[in-house]
Parts: sequence; C-alpha cells; structure tokens
Amino acid sequence: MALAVGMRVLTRALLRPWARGLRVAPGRTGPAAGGGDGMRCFGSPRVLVEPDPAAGVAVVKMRNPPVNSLSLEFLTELLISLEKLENDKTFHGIILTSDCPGIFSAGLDLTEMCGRKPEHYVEYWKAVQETWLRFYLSNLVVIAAINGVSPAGGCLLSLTCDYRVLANNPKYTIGLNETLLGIVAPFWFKDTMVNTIGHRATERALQLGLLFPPAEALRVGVVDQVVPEDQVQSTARSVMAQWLAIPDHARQLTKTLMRKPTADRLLTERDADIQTFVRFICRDSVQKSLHAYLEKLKQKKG
Ligand SMILES: CCCCC/C=C\CCC/C=C/CC(=O)SCCNC(=O)CCNC(=O)[C@H](O)C(C)(C)COP(=O)(O)OP(=O)(O)OC[C@H]1O[C@@H](n2cnc3c(N)ncnc32)[C@H](O)[C@@H]1OP(=O)(O)O
Repeated sequence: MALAVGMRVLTRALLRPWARGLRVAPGRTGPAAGGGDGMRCFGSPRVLVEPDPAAGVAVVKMRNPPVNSLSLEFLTELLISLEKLENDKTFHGIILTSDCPGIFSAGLDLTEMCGRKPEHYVEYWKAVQETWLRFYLSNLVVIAAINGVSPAGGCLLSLTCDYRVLANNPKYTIGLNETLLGIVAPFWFKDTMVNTIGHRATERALQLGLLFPPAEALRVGVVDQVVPEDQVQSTARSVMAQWLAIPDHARQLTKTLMRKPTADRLLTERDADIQTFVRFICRDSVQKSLHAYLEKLKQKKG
C-alpha cells in the first residue's frame, strides 16, 4: 500500500514536463565503466551516473550547481536514477557523491519553501518524504562519499546511506542545523539522527543546530570515517567491496529489520506529516525567518 503511494508520487513526477526525457541521457563512456565493456555514463541534467558493471557499483554524482540544493526537479532526478539502478540486476551498490566542488549538498532548496502556494509545499514535501524513504530503504548498499559541506537536508541524505566517508577539510561541516534557520527538523529527520548517534547526542545537536567539522563528526558518529580529501572516492570503493562481500539477501534483510520501524512511522503518518509541514511553513514568522536567512546568504557575497 505504502509502496503504491510512493510509486504514484514518482509516476506523477515523471509525467511533469521537466521530468520528460530524463530517463536516459546517454553520455560518454565512464572512467569507471568497468574496463571498457561499453556501458556508458547515464543520468539526467542534474545527476550523473558512472556505472562500473564489473564491480556491480555505480557512482551517482549530484550536480545541481551552485550548491546541490535539493529542489523538486533535482529530487525527482535523484529518485529516477535510484530506481533505474535498483531495477538493473547489474548493480548492488551506489556511491553517492557530489560534482559541485566543496559542497556535498546545501540541503533542501529554500526557494521551494519560500513565498509559494500551499499546493506547492504539498508537492515538494511529498518528494522530500519519498526521497528519504527510497534511499533509507534501498536494497542496494549506499555509501556516501562526502566531498563537501553538508548541512540539514544534505546531512539527512547522507544519513540514509549505509556508510559515510567524509573528506578531512575543516570547511566540510555536517549536521542538522534547522534551528539556526528558525525551523524545526521533522520527527523522521530526528529519528534518522537518533538511529545514527543516539538520543542524547541528537538532542544536543538538533537543539543547537550543530554543524560538526570532520573530527567532531567522527567522534560523535555522524560519519564513519574521515580521510584526506583525495582519498574519499577510493575509500568509498574499498568500503563498498567489503559490504558487497556479504551475501546480499542476508544483508538486505538485516537492513530492513533495522530500518523498517523508523520508516513505518513516516509511512503511517505521511499525510499528517505533510499537513504539519504545510501549516508550519505557511506561518508568517517562519516565512520571515526563511526570507531573512536567504537574504543573509545573498548579502554574504556583497
Ligand atoms: C513542530 C513540527 C515542525 C515541523 C516542521 C516541518 C518542516 C520544516 C523543516 C524543513 C527542513 C529543512 C531542512 C533544510 O535542509 S533547510 C536548508 C538548510 N541549508 C542551509 O542552511 C545551507 C545554506 N547555505 C549555505 O550555508 C551556503 O550556501 C553553503 C552551502 C555553505 C555554500 O556556501 P558558498 O559556497 O559560499 O555559496 P553561497 O552561500 O554564496 O550560495 C550560492 C547560492 O546558492 C544559494 N543557496 C545556498 N543554499 C541554498 C539552499 N539551501 N536553498 C536554495 N538556495 C541556496 C545562495 O543563496 C546563493 O544564491 P545566489 O547566487 O542567488 O546569491
């Protein structure tokens, strides 16, 4: 039932004008294309997929410049790429990384949550929910190669992965910083963080909107490994090999066992969660905070 609802959201998204033609955007043969067996990079304008069929792995590169903000279009393209890889028996694992220098993802796109109509907020929030559910419950091994800063929704996306490797650069902070924007991380953001670093550490991190630099992120457990910047991709590949050595069915069932209760909570409260989001985001005070935050970002330049 829940899956059917998810499929409807995805199908509706695919029917949108900007989503047409996204299914296959054949490109150059990828550098990681498995020893020239002819499998090409594919993807869409904002998501580049570099397949390595020999290894059963695909590198999914987010490229929604300037900051990989998670816009509706971008989320839809990510979902399409994920679905395509999941439906292709060649692939057992994904490395999720960024093609935007210094930025993994700036999180949810603030312009999707500012000055729009309630119907837009409904559509956007459904896509955010769907992305979280699909990545969190993916049967594939998903490893985040975090090669840039990763606040809020960017951090959440990485928390849906099975393992996080972060580049050791003090600028590459990671965390759920929603309170700093005057907004609140929804319960499933919070649950995902609790499952990763525990209740007390989450309570502190979320209330203070902490963005952890690499050493702190490792200490608290937001990431699993911190490595020199030029070793992020190779480390993600070695970790992937280790995870893929485990019998797939046993690993997948264990993942489901661990994650399903958390996902079920959102699945049963999905509509209520949308209503909560729309009510919250439509508040004058919240809109003012978000506008002010966006303005601050823009003024930073000048
Ligand atoms: C009681 C129950 C309540 C239930 C409530 C329900 C829901 C509410 C919660 C919703 C959850 C939200 C989660 C989120 O993800 S919110 C987004 C949080 N993101 C951030 O705080 C990051 C903001 N960005 C930055 O800090 C920086 O941009 C950076 C990522 C560190 C990169 O810095 P830099 O390289 O210097 O780039 P610029 O700052 O100059 O940015 C370039 C360009 O991009 C625009 N931009 C940046 N971030 C976003 C974004 N998240 N969305 C949209 N646009 C963004 C920025 O404004 C610049 O634009 P211009 O070139 O036009 O100036």
